[in-house]
Amino acid sequence: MLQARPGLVVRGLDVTLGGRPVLRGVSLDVAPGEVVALAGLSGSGKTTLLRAIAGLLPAERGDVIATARPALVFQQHALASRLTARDNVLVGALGRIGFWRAALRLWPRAEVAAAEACLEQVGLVGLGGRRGDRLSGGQRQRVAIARALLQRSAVLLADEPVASLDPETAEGVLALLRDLARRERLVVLVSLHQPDLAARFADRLLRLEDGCLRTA
Ligand SMILES: Nc1ncnc2c1ncn2[C@@H]1O[C@H](COP(=O)(O)OP(=O)(O)OP(=O)(O)O)[C@@H](O)[C@H]1O
Repeated sequence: MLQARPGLVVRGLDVTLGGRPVLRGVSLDVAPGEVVALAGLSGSGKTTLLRAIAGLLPAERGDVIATARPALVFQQHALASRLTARDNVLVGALGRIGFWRAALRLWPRAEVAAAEACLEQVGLVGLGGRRGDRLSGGQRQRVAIARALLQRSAVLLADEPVASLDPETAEGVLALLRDLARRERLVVLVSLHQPDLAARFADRLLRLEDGCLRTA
């Protein structure tokens, strides 16, 4: 039996999709305040690993122990284009206020204030009222991070959060994730295609090869 300890611990994770093993015996540890980058060729299993850690995919075998239910920043932001940045962030509070109140946008005042605070944390003061489809790619990515922050999880997973961004904006988003990890003592596990960015912004780099994890 694994003991709960601060941060994120994954042991011997096997995931099979469509009858094919996609992750094989993956084990890793991420400490609070640490940023770990996950690299690997397309199809090596990065998204599958993040989704399995987040509990969105069942594992055949293995354990995931985290100090909190992980919040996942999805690939391609997954924002609602017709909702404002603020309402997109408020989706992060769904677990606390329930689906129907959220669907009717009956957000408690405290949650609206918290959403504004999260927007401020990601450098989007004053943009809360702007619709998702009127934000730039970098701004949308920041909204997606703010939404994950509003979940108030100590474990933040991000799936290629800078894939569609220009180099300068990508650096800004990764610097933000690193600062949040340090300031809030968050566990941050982020999949990245760019080794240069991983080397600059992550404390450690792990590489997935064919569903198996190697220390890069
Ligand atoms: N629902 C599914 N059913 C069957 N196979 C799947 C499913 N989802 C993903 N796969 C397969 O699992 C493998 C890993 O996919 P995954 O999306 O985790 O890779 P990735 O490393 O994130 O790739 P990319 O860098 O292109 O996003 C791939 O071979 C993919 O085809």
